[in-house]
Amino acid sequence: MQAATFLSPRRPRSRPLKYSQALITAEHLSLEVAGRTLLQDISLQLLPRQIVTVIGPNGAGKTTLLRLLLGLSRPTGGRIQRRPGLRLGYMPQRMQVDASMPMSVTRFLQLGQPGISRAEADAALARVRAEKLRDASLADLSGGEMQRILLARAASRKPQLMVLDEPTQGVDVSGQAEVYQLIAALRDELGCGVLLVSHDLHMVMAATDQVLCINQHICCHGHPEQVSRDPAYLELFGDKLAPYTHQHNHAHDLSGEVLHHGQCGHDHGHKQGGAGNE
Ligand SMILES: Nc1ncnc2c1ncn2[C@@H]1O[C@H](COP(=O)(O)OP(=O)(O)OP(=O)(O)O)[C@@H](O)[C@H]1O
Repeated sequence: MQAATFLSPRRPRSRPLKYSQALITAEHLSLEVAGRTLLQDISLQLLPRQIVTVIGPNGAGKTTLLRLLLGLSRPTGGRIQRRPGLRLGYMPQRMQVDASMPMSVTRFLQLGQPGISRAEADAALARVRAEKLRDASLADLSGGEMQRILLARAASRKPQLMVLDEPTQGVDVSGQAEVYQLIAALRDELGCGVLLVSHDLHMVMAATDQVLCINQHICCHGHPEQVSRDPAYLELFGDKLAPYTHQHNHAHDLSGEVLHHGQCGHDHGHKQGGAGNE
């Protein structure tokens, strides 16, 4: 299998890149908002059939990076090259559903994706082994079921690149490994590239080809085992044997946009355990 390429931040700007294979190439990306640097000098290349995981502490800019790569917001520096006509599937962070809003799973899969037939929605559900949920109400789904439906939605258009923002958020330990197996199976079936955000390198290790560890800038990158031993990774995450507390202080809508308090109507704080005990 071909290795995903990460471009060194110190790479000379003048040397041309090979764009032919890449789904997305980003060079020296930076983003400043109201004088605050959210991302700085991020370069990477995403290739077909590769699973690339972005890790980093809360507020590191993981979702912000995904949104730049998806074209949902624009960098203030650097440039992004997407393969022309690139088909993308995006799974935002776990959604909170208003229980007073009745909507079936099938209707949700069709929402904002005109042209998706009932048969295609059924096929998308079958891919994540959730056929039984086709007529269920969105508000009645468990956390794990909701993540499966969001995954089905991301895969429903047979994307060339799936971008998954914390796909196991709200899923219990036994369900998490299954979600990552599903992602790997989708990659094999669709032949797509996958870019995902995770808080737990050890959980995704088996299903990841490359890891990009960021904290506004790239701290380290490479194969999972290599990153897990990197001093920059260890400084951020320790040895990951200690329980890791994830206090997520903001929520996102379907496009990953940060929701301000009052827009989502729930408590954003939640906790996850560390590797092996999440
Ligand atoms: N449009 C915006 N305007 C101003 N600040 C923003 C905007 N979008 C994100 N931020 C801020 O940028 C920082 C990075 O947010 P982001 O959601 O990318 O972090 P993250 O690494 O995904 O965090 P988490 O692990 O908590 O999900 C946060 O402090 C966030 O509040």
